[in-house]
Amino acid sequence: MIRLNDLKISYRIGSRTIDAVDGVTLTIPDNCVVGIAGESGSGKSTLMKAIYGDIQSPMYISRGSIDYGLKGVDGKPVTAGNVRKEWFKSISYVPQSSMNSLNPVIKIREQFIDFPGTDSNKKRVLEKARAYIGKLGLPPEAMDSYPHQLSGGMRQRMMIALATFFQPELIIADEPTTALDVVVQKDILMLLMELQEEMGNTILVVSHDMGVHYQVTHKMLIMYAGRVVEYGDTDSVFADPQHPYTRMLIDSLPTIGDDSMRGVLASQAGASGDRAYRVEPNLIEVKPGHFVAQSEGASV
Ligand SMILES: Nc1ncnc2c1ncn2[C@@H]1O[C@H](COP(=O)(O)OP(=O)(O)OP(=O)(O)O)[C@@H](O)[C@H]1O
Repeated sequence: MIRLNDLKISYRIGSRTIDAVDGVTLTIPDNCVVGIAGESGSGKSTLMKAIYGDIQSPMYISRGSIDYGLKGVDGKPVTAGNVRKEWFKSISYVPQSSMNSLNPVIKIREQFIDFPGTDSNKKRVLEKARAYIGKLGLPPEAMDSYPHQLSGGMRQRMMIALATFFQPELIIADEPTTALDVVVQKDILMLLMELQEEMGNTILVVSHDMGVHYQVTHKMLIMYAGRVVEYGDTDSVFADPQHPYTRMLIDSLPTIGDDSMRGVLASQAGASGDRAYRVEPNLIEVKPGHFVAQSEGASV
């Protein structure tokens, strides 16, 4: 179980400070797929990076803390201080574009053994990795390729293979399929979800696509202007959205037989239309496990 305690994450640009995430407090249970949606710039990626422990200037945690509730490979608790040592082993990240994460100048197989602790058993790790990528629908020879020799879909599949190979307890996927065509997108998401079911771990998945959230997530976290406006079981959030911004996201989903494709722009770009909300950081539990922030809606 991961607990975020009044987390505030900022960027310092010269004398200016941007509070990208402001006062997020929530608990993420184990063995669960949590979808994160929200308009562009609402702080989703910043929050994901902070949880992953990828905190680099100008970004910093200005308040609050993260309790990972995880044990590292050495059996010691994972903390904000040592989380980087746990990358790939206990916590991993599937980025939007695998091209930025797979090292372009080394062959894929080297990327599977480029971890502390695999020095002594490289051969065995490679054998296992070859078998593993096969299970994920990749040919064994892909291991001997450079990233640019694989198609975009194969690279993203490879990234998922790398991110799941050590069976981490937490996987963060930040818009893992946006760069891919629709059919490959679906395959990749299904793969991620099958692996989650098998491993029983937790996946946090950022997506602008509410249809994806509806299909694959157990819980939904809706962000707006650096704050969480709604958090709860996906069924409950979709059946009974409490916050006007959540309602707008859900209403913008095209329904079958709806020719007008109402608000597709909003569902895909996360645009908030002509409304702006002032959101309080505290969440109120409106139903068991379904939380909403108090906020005032105002026309821009
Ligand atoms: N490196 C950076 N330096 C300065 N400000 C940043 C940086 N990265 C993000 N921000 C700011 O932090 C805020 C949140 O950005 P973030 O990328 O987390 O939003 P997001 O919800 O993931 O957006 P998107 O859906 O467009 O990816 C925005 O105001 C953004 O401009």
